Amino acid sequence: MYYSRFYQCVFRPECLQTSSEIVRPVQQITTSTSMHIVRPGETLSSHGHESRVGGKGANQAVAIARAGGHSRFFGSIGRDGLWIKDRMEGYGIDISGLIVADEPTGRAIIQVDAKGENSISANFSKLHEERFKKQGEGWFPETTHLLLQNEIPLASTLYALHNVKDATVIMNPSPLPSPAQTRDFPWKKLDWLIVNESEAQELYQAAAGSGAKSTDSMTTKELLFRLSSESAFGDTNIVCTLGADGVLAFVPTFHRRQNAEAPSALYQPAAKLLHGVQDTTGAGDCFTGYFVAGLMEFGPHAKLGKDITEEDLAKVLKKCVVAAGMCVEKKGTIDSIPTRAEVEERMTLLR
Ligand SMILES: Nc1ncnc2c1ncn2[C@@H]1O[C@H](COP(=O)(O)OP(=O)(O)OP(=O)(O)O)[C@@H](O)[C@H]1O
Repeated sequence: MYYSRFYQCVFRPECLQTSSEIVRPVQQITTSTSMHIVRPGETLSSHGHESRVGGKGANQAVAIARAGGHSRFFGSIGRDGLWIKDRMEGYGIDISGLIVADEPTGRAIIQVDAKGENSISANFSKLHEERFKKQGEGWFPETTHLLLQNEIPLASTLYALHNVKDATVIMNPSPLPSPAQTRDFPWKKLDWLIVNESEAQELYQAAAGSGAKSTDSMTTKELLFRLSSESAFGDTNIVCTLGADGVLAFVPTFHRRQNAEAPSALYQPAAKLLHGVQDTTGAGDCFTGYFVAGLMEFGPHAKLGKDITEEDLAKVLKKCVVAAGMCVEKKGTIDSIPTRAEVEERMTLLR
C-alpha cells in the first residue's frame, strides 16, 4: 500500500468551468546535486538542495488549472507537508479536498550527478482510506470529470471509479499496474485512457495474454486498434503520446474498423519548438492536464460524435501538443507548465 501509486482529479461543473479533486497525489520532492550518485556505504556532501511539490497528480492538477479549468485536488498530506497547501493554492488549485493525515507526506528523494543523471527513491504516504471515503462521499456522485493516475492504492482508485455518476473518466495509468492488476482492472469504466507507446504495448500484452501478437513490427495505429479490440477495454478511447512524434488517438466512435491491416486514428504531430528541448520531465502530465481541461470546455456529459466532433478533438490535441512542447522547452516540471494565455500566444506564432 505504501508504495503503490494512484492519483485522481475530479471535476464538477461550475458555470462552464469545472472543478477537480485529486487523491493524495502530492509528494515532497527533494533534489540534491553532487559529483556522483552516492554509492553503497558512502556519505557524500551535496552542492545544492531544494524541496518542491511534485507527483503526477499534482503536476496534472496544475496543468488543468493553468489551462483554465477549475481543478480540485483530492488527497492527503502529513503535518510535515503543510507548506504544500499554500504552494498548491498558489498554483490556483482548489485544495478543499486535501486531508491532513497523521501519516507523513509522500516523499521522493532525487540525486542528480554532475552529468545530469539522476536516481530517485520515492514513497507515497499511506492513504487514509476511511477519511478518503468520508471526504469523497459528497463529491464523487456530483463529479463530471474524474482524472486518475496510478500513484495511490488501487482500492481508493476503485472507490472513486465506482462512486462517480455520469462522469467523464480519464486515466493516465502510470506507473502501470502489475499484470495481474491489469487483467482485473475495470478498464471499460474509463472513457479515456492516456498512455505512452511502451505503456500501450505492455497493456496490450497483459490484456491479450497468451493470444498477444508480437508488437515488434506493429505500427502504433495497429497497436491501438488491437488494444481497443481487447474486450477488457470496451469502447474506451485511447490517446497515445509519442514524445517528439506527437500523439495518436484511437476513438472507437470515429475510428471503429474491422480491419487491423488498415486501422484509422487521429494523428497530431508534436508542436514545433522555438527554444529546443531542455527537459522532457512532466511533458506527459502537462499534456494530460491540458487534455482534460480541453474536454471540460465542452461541458459536463458531452458526448463524442454529438457534442464533440473529430475536428473538435483534433483542436484539443493541437493545444495539448503546443502546451507539452512549451513544457519541454524549460527545465523543471510544474514550473515549466505554460498558462493558457502563453499557449494561445504560441499557437498564434506557429500559425
Ligand atoms: N522532444 C519533444 N519535442 C516536442 N514535443 C515533445 C517532445 N517530447 C515530448 N513532447 C510532447 O509531450 C507529449 C508527451 O510526451 P511523452 O510521450 O514523452 O509523454 P510521457 O512518456 O508520458 O512523458 P513523461 O512521463 O516524461 O511525462 C508528446 O505527445 C509531445 O506533444
